Amino acid sequence: MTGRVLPDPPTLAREVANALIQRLAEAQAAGRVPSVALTGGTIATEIHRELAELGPGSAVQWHLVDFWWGDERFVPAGSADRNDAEVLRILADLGAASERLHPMPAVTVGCGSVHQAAARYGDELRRHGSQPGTAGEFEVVMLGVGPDGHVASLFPGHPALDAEAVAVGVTDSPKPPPQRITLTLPALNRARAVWFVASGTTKAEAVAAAHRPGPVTENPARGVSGRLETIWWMDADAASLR
Ligand SMILES: O=C1O[C@H](COP(=O)(O)O)[C@@H](O)[C@H](O)[C@H]1O
Repeated sequence: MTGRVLPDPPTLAREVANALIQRLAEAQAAGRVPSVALTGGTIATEIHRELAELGPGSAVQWHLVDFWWGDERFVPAGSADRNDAEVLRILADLGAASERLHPMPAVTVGCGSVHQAAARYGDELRRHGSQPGTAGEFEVVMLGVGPDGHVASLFPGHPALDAEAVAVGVTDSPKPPPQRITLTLPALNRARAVWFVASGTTKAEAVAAAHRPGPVTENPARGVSGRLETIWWMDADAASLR
C-alpha cells in the first residue's frame, strides 16, 4: 500500500487526474483496452473536472476506454444526486465511446427493483469481462471514502459486505439517498490498481482506521486492494491522523 499526500484538494485533484491519464495511456500503449471504475464524492468531482481540463490533447484514446461506476444512487437519470451526473458529460466531451460508457441503471418507469437493476449491471460487467480481448478486470478502481470508512456503497456493518454477486442493491443506506447499487468487495478487488481518494479533516479518522489492521465490517475500505497496486491519494488534512 502506497500513500501519496498532496497539500490541498486542488493539487490532489490535479495530481490524480494526471496519474489516471498517464495510467490509461500506458495501458493502451501495452495493447489493453482499459476499464476504469469511477467513484462519486466531493474530491472525485474535482478530479473529473481536472480530467476535462487535462484530457484533451493527452495521449489517451478516450474512445478506447471503458468507464464503469463503483456505486450509484438509484434515482432518476440526470438527478444531481447521481454520481454520474456531471462526469458523463465530461467523458462524452473527451470523446468516450457511448458503447463504452456503462452508467449504473437509473430509476425509470418499469425498471424493477434496485436488486433487479443491480443484477442487470452485474450481468453487463460479467459479459464484458468474458469478451475476447478484455482482461476481465479493472485497470483502476477509484474509491472515495466516507467519514465512516464506507467505500462505493458498502457501509460499516452492512450485509452487502458479505455479498458474492458482482453488484447488489442497497435499500437502507445510512447516507441518503437510501437506495443504491454497489459493486461488491469481490468485484472491486478484480482490479490491477485500487486508488483511494480522500480529502479533508472529516476523512482523517476513517483514513487512519483503514491503515490499521481490523475487521472490514468496521471500516469497509480495509477490504479493497489492487492486485498490483493500492494507492491512497490524500490531501494533508485527510492524511493527518495516519
Ligand atoms: O455516497 C457516497 O459517498 C462517498 C464519499 O463521498 P464524499 O462526498 O464524502 O467524498 C463516495 O465515494 C461514494 O461513491 C458515494 O456514493
